[in-house]
Order: sequence, then structure tokens, then C-alpha cells
Amino acid sequence: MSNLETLIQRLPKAELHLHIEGSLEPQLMWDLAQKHHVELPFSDVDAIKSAYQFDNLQSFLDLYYQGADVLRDEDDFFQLMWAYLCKCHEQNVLHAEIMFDPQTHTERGVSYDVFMPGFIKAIEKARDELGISVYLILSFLRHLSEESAIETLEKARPYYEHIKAVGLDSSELGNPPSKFERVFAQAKALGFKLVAHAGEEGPPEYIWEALHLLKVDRIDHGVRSIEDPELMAYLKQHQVPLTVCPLSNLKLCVIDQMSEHNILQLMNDGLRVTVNADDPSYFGGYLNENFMALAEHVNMQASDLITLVQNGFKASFLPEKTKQDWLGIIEDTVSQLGVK
Ligand SMILES: Nc1ncnc2[nH]cnc12
Ligand SMILES: [Zn+2]
Repeated sequence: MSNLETLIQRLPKAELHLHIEGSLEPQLMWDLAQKHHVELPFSDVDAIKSAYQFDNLQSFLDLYYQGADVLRDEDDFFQLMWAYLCKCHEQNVLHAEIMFDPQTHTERGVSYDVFMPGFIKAIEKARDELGISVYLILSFLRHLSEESAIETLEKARPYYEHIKAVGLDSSELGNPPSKFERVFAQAKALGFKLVAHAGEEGPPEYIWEALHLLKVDRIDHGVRSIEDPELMAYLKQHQVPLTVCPLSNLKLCVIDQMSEHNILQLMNDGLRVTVNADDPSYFGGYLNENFMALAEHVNMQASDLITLVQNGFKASFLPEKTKQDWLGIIEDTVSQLGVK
């Protein structure tokens, strides 16, 4: 292992932008399709893997929603969440704020009472056996109507105590944050934290809308902020976190090459940037692979990587005291490793 690889592996990390449906590995997809007699348009597991070539966000989403169709009963959702949390354990990710898309399931007749108990059992097992803390983020699908999002929030009521935040994902272009102003106001009044995908494919105006109309606490992606100097100044002044996902940006052709990623510029301009995996099974890597891609292609130094890891905890929704505890552990790990 290189020094940077050891550093990345050894540091305790937080993941803030992860779609649980995007952690469905081809093998599990295949096994669940067999179990439920779901017909997939693939001849075997390798054919699923080879289909993961995307031109843009939509070409990925088409496959992602199709893949999620194999998730049918409570144990499927347990297995999905448990597999991801075991990966966290392997990679020393000790806190995860995980998005789930209720409408991806309710729209095909799979109810909250199926997926939530599966998720909750896996989360409690990971807390007890692996020492990992998890917050759930209920994400609305922005290609659907605001009425559907309102109904989705309402149906989640029995599970509110298990949900920390609401989010907004799916097809960005043509579905601006302004479409969801009322449902975000409702979620805020209920005490949820707020996040939204913005500035992944969409323009800086969508980031302004997420900030001013939805009043989000974090921006998911936000890499197009760089196009608007006023927005950059605002994000810096208010230290609004961006949950950046390097391998996702590469796979969805937001950038042509990893070496072109603007993450270092965003950091050097004083923004609170974090690194995340987004949909690891589709994009070829979990959190550590995202850090490694930056270490290899973006000329990141150990100190940059440490800042990014610290930012993961600072930008989390953990209580202040817990954040400070993690920052202390990071500092201790850095001195044990003798990294400057
Ligand atoms: N990267 C992404 N952007 C928008 N919606 C998503 N749903 C899952 N991954 C997504
Ligand atoms: Zn995402």
C-alpha cells in the first residue's frame, strides 16, 4: 500500500452522499432476480457489469430504476443495507448519512412497511456489531410531481423518528428545486434537515434555488458552482457543504477525465467540500476508491485528503460534541501515522 492509500484506509471517515439503491451490486441484483423470478435484460452477472457505461445522468438513472425492481421483500432491503454497511466497516467509514428513494419502491407497490423495517434492522445490527452510526435521508424523485413528494413525506410519518433529513434527486435538468418549495417547507417545519442535488448537470441557478427557496443545509454535488463567482462567495461565506462525488462525475460524463475535476479549486477557494461515493456499485468504487482516484489524478497532497476527511464530519448532521470527538480521533490517527 502507498502512504496515501494507508492514510485513506486508516482515517475514520463519514459518507454523506450515498444512494442505498445505488449500492446494489450486480451479484445481489442477479440473486434477487432469481429469487423473485424477475426477468432482467442480462444473460449473467458479467453482462450486468458491462452494461454500466453511461453518457449522462439519465442513461444511468434508467438502469438504476430497472435494477431496483428486484428489491421486493423486507429481507432484500435488509441485505442491501447490510452489504453496504459491511463495506463501510471494511473501509473504516464510521458514520454514514444514507439516501433512500421511497417512490422508487412505492410506485411499484412496495410499501414503507416493507423497506423501512429491512433498513432499520440492518442499521441497528451495524450500530451494535460494527460501531457504525447511520442517519437516513428520505429523497424525493424530482421527475415526479410535488404532490407525489408531499404524499411520500406524509406516508413516512410512522417512521419519522428513523429519518434525519429529506433530499431531492433523479433527473435534474428540467426539474428545478423551485418545483419542490412547498414540500421542503413542510419537511423543515417537521424538523428535518434538508439537502438537494443541484449543480451536478444543472446550472448554478438551480443551486441558488436550492439555497434560497428550499433552504437546504447542504448541496449534493454542486460542482457547477464554479461558473458563478457570486455563488462561490456565498458558499464560502456561509460554509455550505458540497457533497462531491468524483467517480460519479467521471462515469456520468460531468467531466471527461478525473484530472479535470475541479474539487481542488473548490477547496482552495475556501468552500467546505466533502468526498462521497453516490452510487458505488454503478460507478466503480466506494468511498476509499473515490479518495484514491483524487490522490492519483488530481495532485492531492496528504494535507488535502485530511481536510476532506475532516470536512466529512464537520458537514455531517451529527451533534457538535460527536463531531469534535471524531475530529480528535482523526488528529490522533494523523500523528500516529506521522503524516505532516
Ligand atoms: N447522481 C445522482 N444524481 C441524481 N439522482 C440520483 N439518484 C441516484 N444517483 C443520483
Ligand atoms: Zn446522488
